[in-house]
Amino acid sequence: MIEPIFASWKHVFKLDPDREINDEALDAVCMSGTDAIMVGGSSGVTFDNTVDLLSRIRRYEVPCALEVTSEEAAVPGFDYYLIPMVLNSRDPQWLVGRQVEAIRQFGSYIPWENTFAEGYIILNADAEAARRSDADARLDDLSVLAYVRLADRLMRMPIVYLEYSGRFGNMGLVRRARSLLTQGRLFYGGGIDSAEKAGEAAAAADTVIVGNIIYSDLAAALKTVQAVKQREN
Ligand SMILES: CC(C)=CCC/C(C)=C/CC/C(C)=C/CC/C(C)=C/CC/C(C)=C/CC/C(C)=C/CC/C(C)=C/COP(=O)(O)OP(=O)(O)O
Ligand SMILES: O=P(O)(O)OC[C@@H](O)CO
Ligand SMILES: [Mg+2]
Repeated sequence: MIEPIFASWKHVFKLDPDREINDEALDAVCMSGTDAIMVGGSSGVTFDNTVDLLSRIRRYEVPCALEVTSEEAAVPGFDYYLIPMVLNSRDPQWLVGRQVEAIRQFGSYIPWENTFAEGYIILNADAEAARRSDADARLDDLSVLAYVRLADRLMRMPIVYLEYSGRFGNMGLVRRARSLLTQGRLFYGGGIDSAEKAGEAAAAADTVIVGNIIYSDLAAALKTVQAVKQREN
């Protein structure tokens, strides 16, 4: 089997179409040396604000993936499509329900060879994504690791995403999760706001996602790229 391109991604910036970013900041993000830009957000993502952001990112060579969080915002023209499936949601609509509706709707327009499932395990109960998807985020470590094995061993998911959006997570747990994976790649995101935290996360996960800090401290966000790339894990 050919390895998917994201197997080489160590650092990814996540840009939210619902938030403002000026041209200078976008230039810095796209030219930072990050491996990819992921476009997505848990609320306020529309067709128009997604097209707008994509067209601005397309001035650069950096690969660009859409994390599809609503059917209305499934915009053509991205390099990759990542489909969140919230494994620890209490409501099956966020595990498979909305995805089935979207597959019915888009049918043969879905570029399957560039479309991948993300097995989300949301671990910050205060995150907007946890509220929206009704995630059971207060899991003990053994349960988290059981979800990781479920995603990797039973479901053969290509991406297992430990999501702490807005809060820096437990790197010991992230490291243990990664050590269990046999075929999937461990994505970690949440609360990375310095080179130091980026380095710690890079030592624990396969791929590190940096989001909110782009909007509050761009200089700190940019420093995370080198911190991740320097780290051998
Ligand atoms: C040609 C063409 C039209 C191409 C597109 C075809 C295509 C690939 C269609 C998509 C098919 C498909 C199966 C789509 C699924 C649609 C869908 C509704 C999926 C459900 C997504 C989901 C589970 C959402 C719940 C919320 C969640 C888990 C979001 C994940 C992302 C996330 C955590 C973002 C962080 O958000 P942020 O706003 O930054 O949060 P903070 O406030 O905490 O910072
Ligand atoms: O925004 P932050 O907290 O950096 O989290 C990144 C990403 O995992 C959000 O989906
Ligand atoms: Mg965010």
